[in-house]
Amino acid sequence: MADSTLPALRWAEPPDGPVLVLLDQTRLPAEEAELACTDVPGLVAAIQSLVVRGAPLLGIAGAYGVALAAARGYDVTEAARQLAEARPTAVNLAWGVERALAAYRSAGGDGPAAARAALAEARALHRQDAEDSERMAAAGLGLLGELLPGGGYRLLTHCNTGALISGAYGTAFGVVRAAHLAGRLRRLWVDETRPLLQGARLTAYEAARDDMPYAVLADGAAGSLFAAGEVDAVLIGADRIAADGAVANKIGSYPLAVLARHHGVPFIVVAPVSTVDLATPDGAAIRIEHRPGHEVTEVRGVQVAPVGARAYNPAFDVTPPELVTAIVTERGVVSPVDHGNLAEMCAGPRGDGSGSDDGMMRE
Ligand SMILES: CSC[C@H](O)[C@@H](O)C(=O)COP(=O)(O)O
Repeated sequence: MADSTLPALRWAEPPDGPVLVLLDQTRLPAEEAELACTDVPGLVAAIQSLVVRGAPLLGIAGAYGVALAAARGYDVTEAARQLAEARPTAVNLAWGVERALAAYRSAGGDGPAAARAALAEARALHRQDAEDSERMAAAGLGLLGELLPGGGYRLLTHCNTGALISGAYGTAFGVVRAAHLAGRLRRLWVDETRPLLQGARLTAYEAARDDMPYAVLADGAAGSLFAAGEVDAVLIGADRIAADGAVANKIGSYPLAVLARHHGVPFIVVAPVSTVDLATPDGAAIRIEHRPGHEVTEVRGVQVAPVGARAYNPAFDVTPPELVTAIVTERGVVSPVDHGNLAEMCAGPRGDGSGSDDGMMRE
């Protein structure tokens, strides 16, 4: 099997100054093209146009953005504000920006040493995400083994949560990959994920690279797939998890949770602890990004609705905690309806297994 890690972003230092090099996800799978960001406005635009995307990677990109601002002589506080506000829903973006800004400030808040501190923090977040993705994969695979004894899983996923959003293997897709490596994946169902087709373009691209038995379906086909008994579990990522366990994720996730509950299928969310936002009390308080209507009225730049058609284009929806079977993080598994466990998991030291023998918290 090909190595499924992809350099979704990398820091480079050519003679004319540091750059953050992004794999341009808007051009996949047709082209594996890179975009070099030499300035903060360019990186903000790349974040907003989804050249770089997905919650964990946005956190990493935000941290490198602060390092870029520092190295290139920007007003770092103002740059950090612009980066953190580039997209509102994925809490990891502001989190990554704040981590690098804090490192910059604690190294004096000015000059080369502070710039180096910001870069070191961005690199540390990048490495940590790679390690976290391995832990999530192991915890998620363990959970699947408990919920679905016997293997031969038919898993449904939505949007893209793999190497393209991670320092290594990703969140939900990392679990799918672990199941595949363990010989337990019978079928990966890939929701196309309208309007921007992160499933059909990006998850299918990653599944093909890993030689997985996958098939793409139109989002509206999911119901018939459940009705036919073809789905054993749904695995998705998250952009923000509120303190009450509500999960904001790519638009179309909530209908899958409703379907999963109706058909008695586990609905599993996989995300790092950095996606949990205890300062947001509940799902209603999560700010949902609304994107331009042309993303709905056009498909890959081709107008499909009547010219002048208006559109409704929220980028995310919120799944209430009672529809979520489990949240898998790098620290183990929690039930989203047990809010105490979620807060306790976030408060614990990294990778400590949060107190149980096998490193997994239980409902
Ligand atoms: C693992 S990244 C968060 C997600 O799970 C992913 O599904 C998602 O919603 C990403 O949204 P995007 O708009 O492509 O940045």
